Amino acid sequence: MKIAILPGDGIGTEIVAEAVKVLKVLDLPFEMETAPVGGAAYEAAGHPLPESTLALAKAADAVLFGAVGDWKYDTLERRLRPEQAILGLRRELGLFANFRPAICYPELTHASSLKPELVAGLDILIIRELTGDIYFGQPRGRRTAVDGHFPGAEEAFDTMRYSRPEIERIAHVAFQAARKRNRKVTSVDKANVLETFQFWKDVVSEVHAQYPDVELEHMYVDNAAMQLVKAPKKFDVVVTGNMFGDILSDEAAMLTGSIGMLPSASLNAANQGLYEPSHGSAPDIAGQGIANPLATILSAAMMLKFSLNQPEAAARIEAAVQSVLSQGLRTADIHSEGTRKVSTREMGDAVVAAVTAGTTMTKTIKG
Ligand SMILES: NC(=O)c1ccc[n+]([C@@H]2O[C@H](COP(=O)([O-])OP(=O)(O)OC[C@H]3O[C@@H](n4cnc5c(N)ncnc54)[C@H](O)[C@@H]3O)[C@@H](O)[C@H]2O)c1
Ligand SMILES: CC(C)[C@H](C(=O)O)[C@@H](O)C(=O)O
Ligand SMILES: [Mg+2]
Repeated sequence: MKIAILPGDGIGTEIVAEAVKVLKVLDLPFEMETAPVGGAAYEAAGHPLPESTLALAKAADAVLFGAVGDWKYDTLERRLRPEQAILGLRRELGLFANFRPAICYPELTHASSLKPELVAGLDILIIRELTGDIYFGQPRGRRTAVDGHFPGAEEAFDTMRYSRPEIERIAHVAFQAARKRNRKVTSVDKANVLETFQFWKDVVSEVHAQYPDVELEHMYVDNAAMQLVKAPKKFDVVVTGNMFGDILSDEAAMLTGSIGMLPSASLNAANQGLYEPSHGSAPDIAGQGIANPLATILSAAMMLKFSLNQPEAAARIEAAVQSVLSQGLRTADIHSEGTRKVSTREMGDAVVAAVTAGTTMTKTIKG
């Protein structure tokens, strides 16, 4: 088995180094090969997703990805910006199903942005469609407006679109995940305004007919954003489009204590996957050794479970994360009085030690 390791930019290199350390200590029969991506690849090879990196990702059984981006690339033409690398990987590998589990560990209820009682026991799964929507819809560009409020003015446009098969397959993923959890799916849309999301709602309802044992509710995205901070435990599986999923998952991250706690898995139809934390390259803290590596380490656990058929190894990592938290170790983003502030590397070392020692699992990512 082969894992492509793509650290990327900013804190990407720091957090992936810790996840690689954890993977190595498991002593499993896979090899890891590292390649540049994002701004690092642009600097080295003139393109954020060089052909050799893409070829490695395609040939690998799974990809472990850090993060890409830096403000210094904002003036580059769009196709050369670091973010195009992750969008290109998602498109080229057909990674349409993005799982972003938001779990509030018992030790972190006080680190959450919400009151502890609202998040104690929180365990929701956001399933974000990842290869469609306004992110990938064509046409897009700039032109002279022929109508609207300012005809003749320069304007920019993107296209929001979803086809029936795209909605059907992500709906199946959501209902099947719900069956492994609490049998409830909330489909988030903006059907009151957008044709694309009226269609989304209709198709999700049709697919639901095949899952009578799963409860389906529809919710507008603005209300969903509110309910997430009002009563997040009412959700089980949330399924939504690419852009709404991007926004809602960052919001959900803060219920768990920090975006540094939110892992993700992006899968294609063949169960090949790319695993990455849900956050970005955090240029504001890059190079300081203070980033939280746990989202990346938990993403590596998801990789072992979903793509590499190593559920026991995944459980060992999840248990180790729980263990370091109960030991009171915290990176700066989740630190509070009475806990011990540690660096990125110290946190990685502690997870390695806990994996080696072996601990009992109490919390696992389901679905
Ligand atoms: N998949 C990806 O590679 C990905 C995802 C999101 C953003 N980005 C890119 O990252 C760059 C920065 O974007 P941004 O600042 O909007 O989002 P970001 O997620 O990088 O950072 C947002 C905030 O969260 C903090 N943060 C993020 N990860 C953290 C961690 N592991 N530990 C502690 N704190 C953490 C940062 O310090 C920052 O204050 C941009 O170029 C953006 O396009 C890339
Ligand atoms: C970097 C960017 C393209 C990406 C997205 O918008 O999907 C990021 O925000 C994410 O959540 O993975
Ligand atoms: Mg995002």
